[in-house]
Amino acid sequence: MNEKNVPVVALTLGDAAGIGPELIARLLSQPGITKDANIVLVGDPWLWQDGQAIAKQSVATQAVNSLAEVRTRTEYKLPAFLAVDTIRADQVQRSQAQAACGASVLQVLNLCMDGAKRGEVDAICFAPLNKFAMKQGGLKHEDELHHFAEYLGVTGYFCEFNTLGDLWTSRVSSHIPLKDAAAMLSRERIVDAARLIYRSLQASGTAEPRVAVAAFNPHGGDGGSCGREEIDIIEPAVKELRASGFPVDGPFPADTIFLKARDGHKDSRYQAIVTMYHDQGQIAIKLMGFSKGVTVQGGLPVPITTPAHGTAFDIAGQGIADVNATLNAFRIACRMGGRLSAPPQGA
Ligand SMILES: NC(=O)C1=CN([C@@H]2O[C@H](COP(=O)(O)OP(=O)(O)OC[C@H]3O[C@@H](n4cnc5c(N)ncnc54)[C@H](O)[C@@H]3O)[C@@H](O)[C@H]2O)C=CC1
Ligand SMILES: NCC(=O)COP(=O)(O)O
Repeated sequence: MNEKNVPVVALTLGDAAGIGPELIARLLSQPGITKDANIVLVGDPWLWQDGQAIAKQSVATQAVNSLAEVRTRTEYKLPAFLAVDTIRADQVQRSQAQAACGASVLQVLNLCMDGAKRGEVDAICFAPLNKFAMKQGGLKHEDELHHFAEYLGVTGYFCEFNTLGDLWTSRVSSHIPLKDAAAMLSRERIVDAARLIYRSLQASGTAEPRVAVAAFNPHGGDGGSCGREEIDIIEPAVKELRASGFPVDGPFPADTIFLKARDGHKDSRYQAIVTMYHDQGQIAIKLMGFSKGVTVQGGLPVPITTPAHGTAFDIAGQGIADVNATLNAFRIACRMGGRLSAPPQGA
């Protein structure tokens, strides 16, 4: 951070065929957007122009030649712009998953992470990427988070947090086929997912987060008659967490657990829910606030955030994409980048 304690936040345009570039143009047109961060946008100049044209916005930026230069700026009312050359306009067909777009996203994100490793970037906020395009373009992992973790040398537990205001969720399994989710459940992973979200919420400003753990089977397994994962795996994990002093309750049936977080009295409400698989949390969070949700890439040494929605190929290029989730993702990146010099690693 600079002398004013303002974090350097790197922004990226996301998948060139999706809504990312137009969202970033909208984001950077918000009044006061540079108040809490020394922003550097990293992207291909033609794509940035394209995003502004779709959003019908013209955003002034200050050209920089490297990420290192960003922190040395004494004035950061204008976002810095670091031009890269990762993809040509004639390689992109809007609203299609393409290898060139995926490879471009990987290249830009790697560059931002390199900056973070050198201490030049305090947080990264990326516009939506497309996992299928990235896999075609060279992503070796099931998702970008596994790539980030490997690239940044993470050895502890990591998982996505999906957040909606002060309610955060963590996951025991993520971007895998649903038929494999049961096999991913283990006492250790549940303990790690709970500890990680507890510590991350604390690090981002919630003093005493209360954590609820979801069951896996319908009605929490109905006493073992409808699946034994609760009895054999989840309850022992909750017991272990409580024995080590973590304020964790559960397992609670997954179809009502979010009501405890949404409707509970302010002193009894849960701020975090540990979910057992991707859609268990995402359906609830997206129903509660689709246009506000943020994904925080949990357990990394640099805060990385992104809107919870994706590339929205069905509306890309129309200039109608809602910017609020991107705005929230940016705000969380500013908050975490400003607060954490060394965010919680693993569990
Ligand atoms: N932040 C990120 O990088 C994320 C990336 N993804 C990726 O995006 C790709 C597409 O995923 P889908 O499941 O189709 O979800 P999606 O979020 O891209 O689209 C689902 C529906 O929501 C609408 N929608 C999404 N964002 C919107 C916005 N800002 N304003 C208005 N409407 C919006 C779309 O038009 C579509 O009808 C996948 O490859 C997925 O992995 C998914 C979630 C987050
Ligand atoms: N790219 C971030 C991302 O995909 C997170 O969203 P989700 O798939 O975890 O819902």
